[in-house]
Amino acid sequence: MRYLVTGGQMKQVDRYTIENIGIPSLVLMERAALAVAEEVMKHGQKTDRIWVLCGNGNNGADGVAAARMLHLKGYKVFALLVAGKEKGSSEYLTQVSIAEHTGVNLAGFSDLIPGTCDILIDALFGVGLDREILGRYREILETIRRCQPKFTVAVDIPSGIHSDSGQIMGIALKADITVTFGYEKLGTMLYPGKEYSGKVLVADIGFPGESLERLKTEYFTLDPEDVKQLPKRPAYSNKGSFGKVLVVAGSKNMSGAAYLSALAAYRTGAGLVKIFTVEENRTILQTGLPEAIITTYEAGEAEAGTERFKELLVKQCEWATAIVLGPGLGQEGYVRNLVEEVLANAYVPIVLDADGLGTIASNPELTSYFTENIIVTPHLGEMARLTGSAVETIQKQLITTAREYADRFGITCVLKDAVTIGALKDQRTYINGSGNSAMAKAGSGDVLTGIIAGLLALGLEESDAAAFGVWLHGRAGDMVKEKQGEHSILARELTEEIHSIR
Ligand SMILES: NC(=O)C1=CN([C@@H]2O[C@H](COP(=O)(O)OP(=O)(O)OC[C@H]3O[C@@H](n4cnc5c(N)ncnc54)[C@H](OP(=O)(O)O)[C@@H]3O)[C@@H](O)[C@H]2O)[C@@H](O)CC1
Ligand SMILES: Nc1ncnc2c1ncn2[C@@H]1O[C@H](COP(=O)(O)OP(=O)(O)O)[C@@H](O)[C@H]1O
Ligand SMILES: [K+]
Repeated sequence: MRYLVTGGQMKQVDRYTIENIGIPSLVLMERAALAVAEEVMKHGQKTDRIWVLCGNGNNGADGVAAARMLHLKGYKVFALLVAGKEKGSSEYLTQVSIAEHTGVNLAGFSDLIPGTCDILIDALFGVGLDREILGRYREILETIRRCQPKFTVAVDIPSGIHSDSGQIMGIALKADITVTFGYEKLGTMLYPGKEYSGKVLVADIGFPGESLERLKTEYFTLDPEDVKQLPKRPAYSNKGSFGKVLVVAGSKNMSGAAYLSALAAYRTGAGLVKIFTVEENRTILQTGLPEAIITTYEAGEAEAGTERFKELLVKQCEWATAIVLGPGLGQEGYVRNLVEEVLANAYVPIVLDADGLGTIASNPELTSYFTENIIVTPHLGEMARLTGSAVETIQKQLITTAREYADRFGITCVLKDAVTIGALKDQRTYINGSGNSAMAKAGSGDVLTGIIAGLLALGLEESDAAAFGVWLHGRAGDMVKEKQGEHSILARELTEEIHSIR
């Protein structure tokens, strides 16, 4: 697990380290600049023309210090000081003075003769960017972009990307590599900032752990080594030891969603998976996934809410360790009854997705059944219907949208997008870094429901099952993409990689 921070939290870490621990600001800065200079040296030659674009805050100060280090190593560096000294930070003034004493080639922006830039070090704005970039600074960034640097290294975060939201503040510079300090910022994990950041390298510049721990930051991501935390399969066990997943999914002409969810639950490790679906799907599901138990109902009896239907449904809910509710249910009249009965009668965790969420959006009174063991997994369109906000608005504020929805009902909300957010019921917020656009294909969300339910069945509690489930799903997508390229993946193939991850 790796903590992520907002720009504001990073400033608190800086301040605590400097003021309470006593590591001088310039010492931290020296290590930051060295990390940048080393990265540039890995990618550049001494003959390359290196430009360093420096603002007059501490991000610019990092840039001036990196320019000095490269200059002293014999690189052809040219530091562009685009802001006046008057409002410069004290560290910036110190770095400029050191650079002057060491003979670094410094110039104002008006002295720039547009020409070839082999490597650009972007140190205009870091986590201190707090408003739209307008006027002169916008022109400067446009001029730099026109010079088309061959390789760009961003200092801490690409200039123009907001460190909390990843949004472009009017204009931003794209980087090939971002060398960020201490902890990764939310802004480089979230689109469009993620795309602008290129490869993100986190440089340890000496912040002691307690400088972050005391903030109790709630943002985190998972990396491949975290897979060790998933439960092992004890030798002295039987299929009952690994939980029972009930998949309430599928309708006439839509059996695939139930199949994918059930298959994913098995592949994740559940001991038993039962599909509760309409009678029409019995044969196809039994043939496609003979390992699953199939129990069926008639749409008519569900619609009428007969005693037999209720009894049957209650029995299924009592049997289950975890439930998937919604994939491929469609929008027929009976679906509302079905969703309500499951929500009312299940006392185990429920992964609520797709048409289950559509039913909630059309019948908001059903949210009265929401309890802390509900995990909702909407994509942006479903979230728009649940909240009444526009997709474009949600996309710009994924974290707050997911967080608000989760907190409103005390549930876990997995908001699915190219970067999926898990607003967990324990107040932590998971930002997913795995996955790729090959997964933007029908059925891939159904697989996610099965993975999360599989983890719940193995005994993970809702918050961990949601975060690890999203990560595993994306990781499986990355592995399939490696083998098959990005266009041809089928949703079911995601399930085939789960074994190689664990
Ligand atoms: N010891 C430390 O603290 C360490 C800090 N480190 C480094 O410090 C960075 C943070 O430095 P920072 O806080 O000085 O902010 P920074 O990103 O340079 O920006 C502030 C400047 O930008 C300006 N400005 C903002 N928005 C603007 C806009 N839209 N349009 C125009 N101007 C705008 C703002 O102007 P003002 O608001 O004052 O008018 C001010 O001049 C951090 O990312 C990391 O690189 C590392 O070395 C590790 C140790
Ligand atoms: N560009 C992308 N990068 C990473 N993951 C993606 C991308 N596009 C879609 N996904 C993932 O694929 C899944 C799609 O789910 P969903 O929209 O519910 O599909 P369906 O309803 O067809 O099963 C989500 O988990 C989403 O996060
Ligand atoms: K920068």
